Parts: sequence; C-alpha cells; structure tokens
Amino acid sequence: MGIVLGPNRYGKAQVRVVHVVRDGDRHTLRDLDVRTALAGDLAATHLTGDNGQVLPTDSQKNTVYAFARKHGVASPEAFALLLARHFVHAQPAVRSAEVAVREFGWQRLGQHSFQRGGAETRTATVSYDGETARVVSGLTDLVLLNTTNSEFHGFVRDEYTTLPETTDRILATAVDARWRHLDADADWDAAHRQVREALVAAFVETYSRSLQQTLYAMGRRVLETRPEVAEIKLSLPNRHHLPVDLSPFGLDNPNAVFVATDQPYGVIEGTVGRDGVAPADGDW
Ligand SMILES: O=c1[nH]c(=O)c2[nH]c(=O)[nH]c2[nH]1
Repeated sequence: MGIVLGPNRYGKAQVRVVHVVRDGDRHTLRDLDVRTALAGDLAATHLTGDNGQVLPTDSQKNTVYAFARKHGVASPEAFALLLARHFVHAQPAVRSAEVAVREFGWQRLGQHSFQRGGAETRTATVSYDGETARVVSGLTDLVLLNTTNSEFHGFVRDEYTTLPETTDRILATAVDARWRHLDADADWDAAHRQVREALVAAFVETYSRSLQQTLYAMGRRVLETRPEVAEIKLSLPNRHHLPVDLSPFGLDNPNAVFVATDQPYGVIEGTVGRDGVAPADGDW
C-alpha cells in the first residue's frame, strides 16, 4: 500500500499586532491577532526536506508587521485581504492563502486612552486562490440574556428525562457567529456593525420556544437585512440559569433567584442560508 502526502498548509499563529494611528492628539487603535496559512507546491519540503519553496513562517510574521506599517489596518477584513493576496502573488509556489484575524475591542476613554472591551472579539477569515477572494466575517463571545420571553416544553420524554417543562425561563448565550460575504468588497466596519445589530435585535425581539428557534430567527434577520451576506453559521451555547429551590427555607421563588451553571452546557448550532446560493463549504 502506497503512502501519499495529503493536503497541507503552514503559517504563523498568534501574530499580535497593535497599530496606532496618530491624528494629531487624537489616536486610534486596532489590536489584532493574525494567523497565516499558505498552501501550494510544497511537497518537496515534506518528502525530502528541500526548503527551496518554503517562505519561513518567521517571514510571514514579519510581513504582517511590515504591512501594518505600510498599509495601515483599515479593518480586519481589509488587512487580511491585503496579506492573502500578497502571499499568493509574491510566492510562485503558494497557490492559496488563508489569513484569519481576531480583533480585540478597545473603548475610547480620551484622546489617547482606551479601555479594553469585554470578551467579545471580532473575526475575519480571508481565503484567496489567486483568482477569487472569499471573506467570512464573524464575532465570538457576544454574551446575551433575556430574563423572560423564553419557554422550553413539549420536548421528547424518555426514561432518562428529568428536565421540567418551563413556560418562563432565562435564556442566555455567548454568540459565536460567522457569516460569508457574496463579495470581497465592502465597508467592512459598517457591515460588521449592522450584522451585529441584526443579531442582537433578533435575540431581543424573538419570543423563544427553544434556543434553536432563536438561532434561526437571528440568522434569518441577518439575511433579511444584509443583502451582502450569503450564509451565516451560528453556534449558541445554552448558558443555563436554573431556579433555586428555596422551599427548604420556607421561601417561594417566582423566577427571582437562579444558579448560573457553566457546565455542562447545551450547544445549539446551525447554518442559515439563501435559496439559490450554493453552500461553499471550503470557504469556512
Ligand atoms: O432551547 C433549548 N433547546 C434544547 O434542545 C434544550 N435541551 C435542554 O435540556 N434545554 C434546552 N433548551
């Protein structure tokens, strides 16, 4: 039986780059974590150790810093597009590049003072094959909670089911969303803000009978309001808040006191797309 080299790629992870723009006294800041992954005619290094086609990951890291200086960081998507196109065009052996960016938010406190935002991070992944650039934007750890307008009942009951039915519960999640753009050209910051607003609005406004229903409502709202989005993938942990039994203390608990449990937790995942727009599994 023959042994063959399968798909492979290589790059640098966790390239942390902070870029400051000084507009007089007023500074702006972008704080990124960049990962590069290059693929192409790279069999030789794997099979014989011939590195003649290998752009070192150290050089890839240096390119990230040099590009921040030369081109600035207009947005995670724009920066990733520049880098992905550069690696493919500059290196004959590189046929495709994926550049993934996570952006950490900073809130302005003053002209040159900032406060790190919460856990929420913005993400962008660009893949480029020499012809087409594909852009997936996203966010992680957007923590949302409704104290009511959430039910969960009517579910399957088998011999292992103990979960009580509820017509009024807390619904909480940490949204992990990625959405694929139809085009590789946009006002990326505005587009991101608008998708985020649609996700939040749908979470707030949906009367939920399951987190699955909320997931679909959120994805649907994004596709209804943002024509540039082809498809969205959502992963929603169910951050359970269980009412505490206060009866041993002679107290009632009309949905006032909860224990917030962090494990185990449910995970509800799904993709919402458009009729007639083919899924592009390779883009994610
Ligand atoms: O919204 C929910 N969906 C489920 O599938 C599920 N399962 C569970 O135990 N609680 C919940 N809540």
